[in-house]
Amino acid sequence: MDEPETAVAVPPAAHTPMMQQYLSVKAQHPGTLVFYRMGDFYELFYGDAEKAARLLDITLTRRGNSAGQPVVMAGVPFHSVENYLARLIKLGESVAICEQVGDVATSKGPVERKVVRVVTPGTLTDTELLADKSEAMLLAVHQGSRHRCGLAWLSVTQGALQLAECAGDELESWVARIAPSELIYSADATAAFGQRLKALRFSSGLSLTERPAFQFDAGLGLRKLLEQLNTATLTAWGADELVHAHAASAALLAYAEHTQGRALTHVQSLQVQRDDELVDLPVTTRRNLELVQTLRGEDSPTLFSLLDTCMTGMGSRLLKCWLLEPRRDRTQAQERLDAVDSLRGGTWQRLRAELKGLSDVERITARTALRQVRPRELVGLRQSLEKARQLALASDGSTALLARLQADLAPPPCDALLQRALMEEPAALVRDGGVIAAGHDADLDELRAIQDNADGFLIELEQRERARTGIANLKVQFNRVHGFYIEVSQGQLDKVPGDYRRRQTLKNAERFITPELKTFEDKALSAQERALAREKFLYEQLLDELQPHVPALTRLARALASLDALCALAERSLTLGWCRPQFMKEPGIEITRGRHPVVEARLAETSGGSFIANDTRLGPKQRMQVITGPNMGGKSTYMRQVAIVCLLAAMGSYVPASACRLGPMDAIHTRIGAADDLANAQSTFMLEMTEAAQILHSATPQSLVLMDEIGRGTSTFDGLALASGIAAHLHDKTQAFTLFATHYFELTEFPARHHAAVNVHVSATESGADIVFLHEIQPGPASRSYGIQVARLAGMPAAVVNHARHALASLERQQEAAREQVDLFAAPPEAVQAGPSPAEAALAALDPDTMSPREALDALYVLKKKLDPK
Ligand SMILES: Nc1ncnc2c1ncn2[C@@H]1O[C@H](COP(=O)(O)OP(=O)(O)OP(=O)(O)O)[C@@H](O)[C@H]1O
Repeated sequence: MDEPETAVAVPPAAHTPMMQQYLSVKAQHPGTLVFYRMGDFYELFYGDAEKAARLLDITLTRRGNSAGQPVVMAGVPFHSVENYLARLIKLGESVAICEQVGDVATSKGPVERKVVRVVTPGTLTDTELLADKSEAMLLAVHQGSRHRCGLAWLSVTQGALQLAECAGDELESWVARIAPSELIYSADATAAFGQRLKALRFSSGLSLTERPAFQFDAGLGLRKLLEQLNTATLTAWGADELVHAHAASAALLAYAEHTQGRALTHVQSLQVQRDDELVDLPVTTRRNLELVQTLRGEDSPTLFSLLDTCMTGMGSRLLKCWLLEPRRDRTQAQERLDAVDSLRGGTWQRLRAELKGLSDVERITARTALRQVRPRELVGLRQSLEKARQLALASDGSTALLARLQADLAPPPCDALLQRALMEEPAALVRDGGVIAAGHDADLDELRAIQDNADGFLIELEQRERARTGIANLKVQFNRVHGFYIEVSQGQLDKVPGDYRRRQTLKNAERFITPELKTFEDKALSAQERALAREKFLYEQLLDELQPHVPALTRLARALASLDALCALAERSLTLGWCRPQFMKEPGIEITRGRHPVVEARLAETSGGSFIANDTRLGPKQRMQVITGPNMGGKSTYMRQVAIVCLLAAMGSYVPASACRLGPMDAIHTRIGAADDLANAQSTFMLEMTEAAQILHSATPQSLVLMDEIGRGTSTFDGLALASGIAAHLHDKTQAFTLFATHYFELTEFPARHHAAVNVHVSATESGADIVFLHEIQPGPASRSYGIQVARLAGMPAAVVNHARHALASLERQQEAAREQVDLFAAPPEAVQAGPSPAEAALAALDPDTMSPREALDALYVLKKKLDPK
């Protein structure tokens, strides 16, 4: 997209009429590859052709001449266009599809063509181009005044518009959470802002599209929003004041409409997201907890892959959204938990049986609104409506949420229409015909009857002509090129009557046409053409009739997806033996026999033994655990499992524990060892400190913080000193619930000086020279470190292990001898001198003018004593 396009440096008038048409289309779509329809191909020209040839590995040719130069072109066959589109979109390109819309037969000059839609990474609607389980999000960002940013985003196939405003420096974390496929921004954004967006593209692979500045207009945005939602004010959504977001919406909607080539009538819901409404899950947390991607970037095994047993793509997409956007307020989670509770009673199995095989009603509905829906998708929709009816009967509505879903499951009355209008198994595309059912339209039935009767007529004609001419092997046939004909073999040509007209000569036969056959041909062929045109018309009419049902279908889709996600949660909770979490008002995390669900599943799969459950108790009096123990002991697993339990509860899921009570939570922060971020040229240590600093700035007493081996990336003293400083800050200032795993033994002294911190350790025992991990969290610090035993387990050569043992022994002796009592946790001097010292206070109280020399001397002694009481 950033590449300059090859300009065609000749006056347009010098081009052939067709190239003039092409160039005028191209001029309206700079930065976009134009697929220009010519017969059975989409052709690309000039710079576009060169780029496509490179990206798609297709042949570049030069054909004909326009404006005195050969036309450089490359083409892809129309029937496999999806495949090429998918590849280009993956590479972040956008494509304008320019179709022939005029009548080939009647047009003088090149047939009229029009861009019918623009396919871009963030506005995909084609089922073939979209992953089942993820959305393509389009995000518009407006750089507002006073370091504010306006955000508006939307998945075209979902039809839900979302708005937010954030501080300028929070933009990156918002973008990471929204995870758009494409981001649009204004052409007049500052250079620095542009750079930040480019950095985002680099780190998350989103595609960036610059749009004209005038489209980011707040007034226009507000008007468009009101129009879209068909309302007079945005007060109900609390979105009246969000002017920067209004500006972003203007650009967002204009761009989405531009790509779809029409208004987005199905976008009728709005949601305003405020950063204090969701449990904050920074990018690092999502990565470290392996929520939707493993640390290696794979889709499984992750928490989501374990959780997602949904029967439909819609269900999976919604479940992912629940997982990544849990709310701080627990009402929603509580409702979901009530629903899961009720479904666990047994209904989940019946409901899932109905959900199985359901079409993607959400996407089909959006494509219906955009008039892009295919006949087979509508047949899928019809079947799904029937299933929805069954689902409504099977679901019990026993909780508030289930009752709401049950009401939304009632399908809109369009299934009779679909049933009547469409064939049971229609052709894939309307243009091929064979889509509209018999009996739906009298005109179409009549035109089809002409075609159907053709077979009978041809047999009858063949018999008649054989009798008339006495040619026993005479055949009446049809082919696409020559139409209808009568074929007579060479040996019989002398019997051919005078009214036969020659059509074609073959090696062994001649083909003829008669006036009667010609009349029939005209009628049959025109009937076929007219039938096709009629089917197209009827299909468009069907789409018109479906439009009023779009809002109800959207609600239905949402209800189906919710039910699917809830059933998956119910199934998981039963299969994996999870419990219902309780929410409490007081701050705290109380988990009894908690497990890490993904590690547990992996152990079960590989028969690597059973998972050892562990308890966690954190509350106002005990906010921090300092966790020690050998490598491989299970520290990281334990810390992550606590975060995962909290997150699952916040989304409204049962949790892997035998009991669980949780207080309010506003964020989960994690700082866990990561690989060097080479792409951003940051060293491991720099990254570690940056992440830690961010946590110290943003965590609150209601946050959960996981710190895994902080300070490891630098020299022992630096690292230890930093680790102790960070621990003290988290304990004294931030007061967040903190799990602090460390290899620095010195830090086990921390709890002695900090009332809300305790030592715990993962247990291990020695069996001969080997170490056995027990994976149990026990009170108190680890008694010793087992680094050398772990190295031995890892297959380190015996000589190295022996060497290390000796070196360790002498290091320990040395340290004992030279151990100087360093007070790691002593508060820094500034903190001590928060007010005047006693000596200073006494000095300030003296009035030298009123004192005798004797009194002055006494005062001096008192002052001296205050400075040094001994
Ligand atoms: N509670 C548990 N029950 C059973 N196995 C466990 C448990 N916890 C951890 N393990 C096993 O031990 C392995 C190592 O755990 P983990 O990575 O948490 O150790 P660690 O103490 O953080 O190690 P290091 O200090 O080297 O990072 C896990 O991959 C898992 O197979």
